[in-house]
Amino acid sequence: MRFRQTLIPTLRDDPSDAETASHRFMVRAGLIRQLASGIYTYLPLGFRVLRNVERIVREEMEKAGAVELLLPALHPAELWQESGRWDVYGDELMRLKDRNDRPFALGATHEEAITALVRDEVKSYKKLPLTLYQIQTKFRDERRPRYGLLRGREFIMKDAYSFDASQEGLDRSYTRMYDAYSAIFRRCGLSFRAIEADSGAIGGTDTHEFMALADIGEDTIVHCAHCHYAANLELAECTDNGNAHTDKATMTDDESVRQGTPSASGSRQIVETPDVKTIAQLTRFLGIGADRIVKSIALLADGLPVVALVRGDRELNETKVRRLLGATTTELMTEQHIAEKLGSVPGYIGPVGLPDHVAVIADEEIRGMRQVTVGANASDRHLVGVDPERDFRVSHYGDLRTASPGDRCARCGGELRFDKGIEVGHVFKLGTKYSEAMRATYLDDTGKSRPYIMGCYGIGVSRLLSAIVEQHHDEAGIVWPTEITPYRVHLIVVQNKDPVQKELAESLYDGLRKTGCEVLYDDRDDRPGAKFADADLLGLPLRVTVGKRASEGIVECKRRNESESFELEAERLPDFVRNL
Ligand SMILES: O=C(C[C@@H]1CCCCN1)Cn1cnc2cc(Cl)c(F)cc2c1=O
Ligand SMILES: [Mg+2]
Repeated sequence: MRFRQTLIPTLRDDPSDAETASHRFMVRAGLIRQLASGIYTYLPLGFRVLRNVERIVREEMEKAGAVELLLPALHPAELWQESGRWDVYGDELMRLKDRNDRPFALGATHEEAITALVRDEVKSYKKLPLTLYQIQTKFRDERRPRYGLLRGREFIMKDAYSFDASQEGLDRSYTRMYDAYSAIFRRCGLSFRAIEADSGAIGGTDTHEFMALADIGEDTIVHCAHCHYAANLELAECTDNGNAHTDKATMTDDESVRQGTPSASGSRQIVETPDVKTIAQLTRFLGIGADRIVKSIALLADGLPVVALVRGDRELNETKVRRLLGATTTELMTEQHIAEKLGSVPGYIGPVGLPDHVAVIADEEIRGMRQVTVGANASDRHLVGVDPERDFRVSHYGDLRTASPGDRCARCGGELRFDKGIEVGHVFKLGTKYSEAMRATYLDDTGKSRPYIMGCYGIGVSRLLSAIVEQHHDEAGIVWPTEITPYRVHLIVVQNKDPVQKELAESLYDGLRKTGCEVLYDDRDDRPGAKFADADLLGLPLRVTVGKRASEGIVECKRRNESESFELEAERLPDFVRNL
């Protein structure tokens, strides 16, 4: 492809709204341009990379036995009403009316559409298992689109859906997709981890996220240095790290006297703590460690009042609260809720003396604690010398805290490591959640009608481009992995006006293309320096320069991921490139 013929509007300076390397370089290298917030054009170079990624996805989906189709992006509201999700998703689901004022949604995902199709077309167990997939534009009206293609409002997803007649069948479909994802991300040159994840509103049982390792990633990956345990921080398991507080052994009498609390078996007392609301203030005011305090967080779980307890130096994990209670949503109580439902005051909430209809749940670490300090459910007051089992009831104990550095692996006791990641894939075992909701059934071998057992599997294809650039760039620009680079060779002629250089460059361009090599030929009249800078920015694997030694039939070559260049006889180039 000749530079003059295509459209690669490179920029010398960083765009002001780009906060991450991939966003900066993808705009500067002329791969994407923003049409509106979270909505992007793929320019010719960006589109070639997109098609290369899609080619890899299709090849691996094919190997995994999945069949490609294309579902509509425009869904009648009735479909989403059938599954009950029309009202579950709020502003994020983009909705519109057609000319007859009938409500539609722009597809944010396609469980409903695919289940309706299979319900109509697949009636017998003989047609199962079946895994269908598409590569389709999705629409989600994100509150804060950011980082270019990383979080867009219109984006490209490969979404696959498997239909099985048994749990074992789903396990097989899931494993095949899981393995296909590993192959896809490996071929895209990504360093990634598959981690245990939370299935969120979509429901289902097992689910794994595929995380591309990147410091700007929004997710935190917890993984063990010794065993294979790896999970999203939102549900990574915690243990008591073998150092559970068994207070009888730790609190000496003189220590308890100093802290103004009665000795180990003392009764609780109210302490005036004027305007002491946070854990930090409380530790200073009482001169005690945060691990001697029990923090009470007031929540509404599916609208019901809950007070969750964690040690003062821990963070409550709301995903774990939802899982413990089997709740779909949790939200922090407002000051008004705290007054009305708990009869308490923000900053002074505690588990002692709460109304009976309030469920109190506690992290496992609370179980062994004694003589702790808690809010007194009254302004400017705390209770000291409180014993969990003696002074308040806990309806459920569970692993409710967020893992933190220094915690040990819940599986093997090894050291936990924390990394940031970009979610590029997510696979779910859905079970019958959608097929039951939409009465999508097949007749089994006894003639009995049963709901399909489903799985769903997503890859953020457009997001993948950004994740790859995040992992493959240097200070000068992008460094494309060979399987997805938009072109293989970046051919530069130093002096366009020099007939010898021009002639050799033209013949090389033709020669390379004849061997099927994809060449981007910079035949512009620009200064050599500008051409070299663009070559670094665009990141093609091999730069070939036709310059002053053209008269001797010699060209200069340089790999993008190497600093040294080397010389080569021009006629050997086609062979050399073939073996790149
Ligand atoms: O998309 C999934 C699950 C899987 C992921 C793999 C491919 C198939 N879907 C989860 N999810 C996320 N955000 C959403 C946003 C909106 Cl506005 C919506 F209406 C629905 C969803 C939604 O369902
Ligand atoms: Mg996810």
